[in-house]
Amino acid sequence: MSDTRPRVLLTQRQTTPVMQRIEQSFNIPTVPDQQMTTRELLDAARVFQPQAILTATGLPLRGNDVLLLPDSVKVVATVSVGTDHLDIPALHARGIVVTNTPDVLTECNADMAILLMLAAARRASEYGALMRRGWGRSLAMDELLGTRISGKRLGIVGMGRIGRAVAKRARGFDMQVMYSNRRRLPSDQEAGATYFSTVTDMLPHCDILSLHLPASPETDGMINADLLSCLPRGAIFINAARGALVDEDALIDALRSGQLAAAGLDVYRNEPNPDPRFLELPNVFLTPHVGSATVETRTDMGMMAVDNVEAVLAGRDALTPVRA
Ligand SMILES: O=C(O)C(=O)CO
Repeated sequence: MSDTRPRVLLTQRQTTPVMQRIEQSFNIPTVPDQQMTTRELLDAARVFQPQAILTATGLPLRGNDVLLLPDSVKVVATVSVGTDHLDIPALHARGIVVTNTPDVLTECNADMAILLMLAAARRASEYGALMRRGWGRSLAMDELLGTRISGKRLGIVGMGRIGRAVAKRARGFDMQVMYSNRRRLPSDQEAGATYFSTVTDMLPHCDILSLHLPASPETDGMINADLLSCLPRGAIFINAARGALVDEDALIDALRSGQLAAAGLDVYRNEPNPDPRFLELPNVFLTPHVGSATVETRTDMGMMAVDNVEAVLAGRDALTPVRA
């Protein structure tokens, strides 16, 4: 008997509970172990004629790719909050609903920013490397010292859901929180943080700078040499948002010159092959874009994507549509 369940193409595996739900509800082709490439996705879509595609960051679907999707596709659900890998206007122009997974990853992503902050400030890369080389002798009282983050001035660029969750955690460290954002937040959301209408005005006051805004043509490369030079010498730079926000040549120069004491990076311009110069810098703590990578959060994200697919294919409104 032919399988009449909706056809859904997965560009990669999801967590076990999400896979179980998908396998019960949908007709799916074999799921690859690694995330598909754009070419593989387009080939699989042509053959399978899915009504829905479940995808994620790291798999770009640009204008020309979108034109090659079969007419069967009604919804593209990305298991991510960021949508910069998708050409939203091109998808909408084809009548395809796009959904993402906001909110459910806020806490995890904020945890990641704090992890990067502590790791960068407390020289986790260097300590880890020393342990692996062989510790061998006691460190001198003034050797390999990090920076205390408690009580320091934290500048947050982008005070959306994730920025506010970072601010909440930072208050637990008695940090003095500042933020720059398109608009000032109401005082209950601001929770004592100091507002700056421009990033440039905020930078001279920051011991630590953390980015929490989406990638877009307007924010591309916004953290450049000029802005980095506005930070106090020896500041710490954190990016758990998007690599495209940063001019990486300028970041590397600032880390080499001591303008920045350290950086904690989860995201890069060229993923999954970041600029190799980062690997040579001892004062950078690097992780492979894992801000949402916990069992709980990845399951919540996958379930939300499936809820969206089910809603759209049943003719209902998507729960979390991405608007133009
Ligand atoms: O959901 C996203 O956009 C992410 O980058 C997850 O870390």
